[in-house]
Amino acid sequence: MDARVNPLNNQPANSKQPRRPNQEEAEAAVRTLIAWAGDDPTREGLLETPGRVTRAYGEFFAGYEQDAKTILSKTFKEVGGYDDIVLVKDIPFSSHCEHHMVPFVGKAHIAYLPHDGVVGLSKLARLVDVFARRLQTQENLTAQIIDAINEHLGPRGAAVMLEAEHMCMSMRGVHAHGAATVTHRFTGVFAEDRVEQDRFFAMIGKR
Ligand SMILES: Nc1nc2c(ncn2[C@@H]2O[C@H](COP(=O)(O)OP(=O)(O)OP(=O)(O)O)[C@@H](O)[C@H]2O)c(=O)[nH]1
Ligand SMILES: [Zn+2]
Repeated sequence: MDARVNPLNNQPANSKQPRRPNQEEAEAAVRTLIAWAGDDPTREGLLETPGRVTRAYGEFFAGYEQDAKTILSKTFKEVGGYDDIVLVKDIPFSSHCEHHMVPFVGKAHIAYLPHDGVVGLSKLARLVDVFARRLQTQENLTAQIIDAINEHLGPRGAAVMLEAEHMCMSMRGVHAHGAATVTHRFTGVFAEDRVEQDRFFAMIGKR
C-alpha cells in the first residue's frame, strides 16, 4: 500500500479518514437507493441485489486496495540492449466518474523509453486498472498513470493517451451518444521532442 495515500478516499494519508462502513451498512444503503428509485427492496427479485451490488462495487473499486509500486517493482534488464519505444496500445479499461459514479469506458495507450530495464508488458495494463478502479476524472487517471511510470520506472520519457466514452454524457444529461473524450500527457523526451511525440501518435495510428 502506498503509505502516502489514504486508500479509503484517495486523499493524503494525513487527511481525516472516514470510517469504512461494514457489509451490513453498505447493503442497507443499496436498499435505500432501490426504495428511493421507486421500487420495493423486499420483493423477491431484489432480495439478493444489495449483496450483488456490494460485490460488484468491490470489483469496480478494487484499486483502492492496490498500489502501483508493487506492480512495477520487477523489471528485466536482459533485453538485448533494446532502448527504443515500448508501447502497449488499446489497453481496455473501465472506470467510474467521480461526479456521477457512472462508468466511463475506453482504451489506454502507454509508451515509455526504457532507462534501466523494462517492465513486464502485462504490468502496464495492471497499472491502468489500479487507478481506473477508483472514483476518477479522466484527466486525473491520465496523470496518475504517467506519474506512477515516472516514479517507479524512471524512464527517459513516457506518453499516455486515454480515449473514453462517459456514460454520464451519453445515458443521461446531455445525451451525447458516442462522444469520445481524449486526454494525453507526455513527460521527459516525449515532452521535449516533437519527433518522439509524432512517433507515438503514428504508432497508435493517430497520424
Ligand atoms: N473534466 C471532466 N469532467 C467530467 C468527467 N466525467 C464527468 N465529467 C463532467 O462533470 C461535470 C459535472 O457537472 P455538474 O454541472 O456539476 O453536474 P451535472 O448537472 O450532472 O452536469 P451535466 O452532466 O451537464 O448534466 C459534467 O460536465 C460531466 O460531463 C471527467 O473525467 N473529466
Ligand atoms: Zn460523470
